[in-house]
Amino acid sequence: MPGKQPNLFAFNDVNALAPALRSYVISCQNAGLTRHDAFKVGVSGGSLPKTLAQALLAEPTSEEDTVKFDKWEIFFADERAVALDHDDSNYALLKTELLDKIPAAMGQPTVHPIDTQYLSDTQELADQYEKTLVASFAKGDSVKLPIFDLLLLGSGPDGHTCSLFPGHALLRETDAWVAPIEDSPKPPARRITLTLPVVTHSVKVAFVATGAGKKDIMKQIFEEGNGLPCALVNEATGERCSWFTDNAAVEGVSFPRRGFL
Ligand SMILES: O=C1O[C@H](COP(=O)(O)O)[C@@H](O)[C@H](O)[C@H]1O
Repeated sequence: MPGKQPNLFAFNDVNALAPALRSYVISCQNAGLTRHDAFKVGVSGGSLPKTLAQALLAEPTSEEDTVKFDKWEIFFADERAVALDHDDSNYALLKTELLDKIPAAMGQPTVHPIDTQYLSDTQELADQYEKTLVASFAKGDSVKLPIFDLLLLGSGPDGHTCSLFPGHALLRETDAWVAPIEDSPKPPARRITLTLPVVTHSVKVAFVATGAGKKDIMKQIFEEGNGLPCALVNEATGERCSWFTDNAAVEGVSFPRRGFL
């Protein structure tokens, strides 16, 4: 692995995990503000938005502990090719769990959903979303890949992350920033996703994985790797990668835990 190994943090439960996740996200936010006066973050769907909302909507404990949503640019690590109010939409999930609950006083983030006029053509949907990234990250001769300040990811029970699935040809994509997938093993089949080079180029990557249902795949990711997408991210990002887990998700996983300071 490059540099050191990923940071594996394990907490008693989600209530103990959430404040640590908050403090980690705020440190990434503040680093982004120092770098370019904005916080460019990519978020996943699945179980992540609920935990993220618990972390971010808590009362601040100090001046430093402030979420500055008006400086946030939120992108989607992956999205399903459905309308923005569809039950399968990652945007709809984030909106319900987090965006709709942000008090006006906390400022409002700039959110970049997919352009649903291209839903019938996932290649075009991906290309258009890549253009959204290009507009923010200024792709050009000197910018070969976007550099997110933080990607907040989940891990499926099969070891997928974003819409990058084990053994899928998409794992070998080297050119596109955003790619379509028409045969996702997890429904819905039609989606778009950030590609692996984009994910591993992020300044920081944080996974949130909780519950006993993740135990078996966590063992594989951390002990064997097996080319699983989450393991590929671990291997490529090393110490830039942090896992926020609960004890149930990492029971029996032989990998050193770090204390969260
Ligand atoms: O389909 C998806 O699943 C993954 C994992 O979801 P989880 O519920 O097991 O946390 C998610 O990260 C991704 O964004 C989503 O599209």
